[in-house]
Amino acid sequence: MATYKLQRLDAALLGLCLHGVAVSYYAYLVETNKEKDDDYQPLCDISEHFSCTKAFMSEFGKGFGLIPKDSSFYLPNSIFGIVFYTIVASLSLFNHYWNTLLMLAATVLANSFSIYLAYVLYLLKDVCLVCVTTYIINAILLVLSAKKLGEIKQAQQAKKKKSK
Ligand SMILES: C/C(=C\C[C@@]12O[C@]1(C)C(=O)c1ccccc1C2=O)CCC[C@H](C)CCC[C@H](C)CCCC(C)C
Repeated sequence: MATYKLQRLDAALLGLCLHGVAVSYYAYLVETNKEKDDDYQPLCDISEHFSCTKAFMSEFGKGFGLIPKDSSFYLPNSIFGIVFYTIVASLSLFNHYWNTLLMLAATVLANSFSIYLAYVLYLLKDVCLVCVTTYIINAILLVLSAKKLGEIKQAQQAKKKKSK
């Protein structure tokens, strides 16, 4: 049954979003701790070129390096991550066509941010494992949202045929 497939997709989507919130919250904690104490050594700082704080504390760590410093949206990227994954998680709860289309659009947007941020990491000559984890989450979210939209379309077409 299509509904069974949808339920499994929903569970996977929700789980991914919760991981996204958790990883973003971890990034937020690390960034704020590092700001308070320069000697703070988080787990995700492995070496000179495998460092998460190098990315978080860079000029791209707040407002994606795009939002002006005097804006009230000049916040750590991780805050946007927490808000974003919470929105996508709530969108995943409803099996409606427009909801899911919006979710697909949001995940496409997030993946463009991933590409941009990955390029920034390349410029910084840094591998931030926390950041890469969010790129992987975003990529899987995109695939699953597209699958979910396909399932909903199929279910609607099946319904139409029945009523004819
Ligand atoms: C933790 C996270 C991304 C990781 C990271 O950003 C971090 C932490 C960072 O400091 C950094 C520094 C330098 C280079 C790369 C990086 C990153 O890689 C979350 C984004 C998730 C997703 C990519 C955001 C999607 C953005 C929304 C689509 C924009 C709208 C936001 C809404 C609230 C309106």
